[in-house]
Amino acid sequence: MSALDFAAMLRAEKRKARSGAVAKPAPKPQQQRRPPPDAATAALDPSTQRPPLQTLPGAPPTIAYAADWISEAEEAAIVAAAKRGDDWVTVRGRRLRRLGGPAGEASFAPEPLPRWARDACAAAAASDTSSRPAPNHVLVNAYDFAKESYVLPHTDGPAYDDRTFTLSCGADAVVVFKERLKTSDIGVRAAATRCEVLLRRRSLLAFSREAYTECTHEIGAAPDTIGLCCVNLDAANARVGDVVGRAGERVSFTLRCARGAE
Ligand SMILES: O=C(O)CCC(=O)C(=O)O
Ligand SMILES: [Fe+2]
Repeated sequence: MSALDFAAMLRAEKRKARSGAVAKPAPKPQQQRRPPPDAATAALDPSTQRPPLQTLPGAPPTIAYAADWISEAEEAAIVAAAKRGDDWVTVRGRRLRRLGGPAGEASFAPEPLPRWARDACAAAAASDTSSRPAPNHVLVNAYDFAKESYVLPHTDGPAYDDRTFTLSCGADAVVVFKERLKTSDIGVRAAATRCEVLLRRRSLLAFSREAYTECTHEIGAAPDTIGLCCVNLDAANARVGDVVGRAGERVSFTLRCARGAE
């Protein structure tokens, strides 16, 4: 190609670009997303009457607990359903699945939940006395208590409405609620413990409002001995001094309502 031809071709290309007439690559055929392997798997019996969530003497009034919220068969079924997923990731201290979309991200749009997760969200909302909508978002946390496995103190943050349900399966654990320190107090003094709740297998915990925004919560790595701060001794059938077995795998389901993008 001569230099002249090339210059003419370049000019023609520039004209085309200015008029927006540059050929665009043909659109790719719509990618068909395969449904997740557990999309249609059921686990909880929707017709079951479940024990109501009850507040706990000595705890902030926005914390409630229900023992034996699901049956042993349902526990096995919901854990097996969650394990069918192929989107587990490993984070510090545990493995997890995030269902319902990228909560907290600017692009968040709710994604459909697998059937077992939808049913758990509907059942949790039905056990709550508030008329808030059912959760639309589920985190599955798998802790291997044979190894060091834990969640550091945190709040669940503004990506969700200020209410969290936790369904515990597989093994017992203790959740510790502490005061949330002001930034100026961090590193200056230790946060005071507000209460501890023994999360028995198959139980449901709910915490909202002040307990959600003004407290942190954590699951420790070490074996737990039930202490005087435990506020559900009766409801969890425990005594001060009991050592909570930390063997095996605990799978917890964190059910929340993710807020849409502002
Ligand atoms: O496993 C638990 O009980 C707590 C998990 C948790 O705090 C969370 O998913 O935000
Ligand atoms: Fe949390």
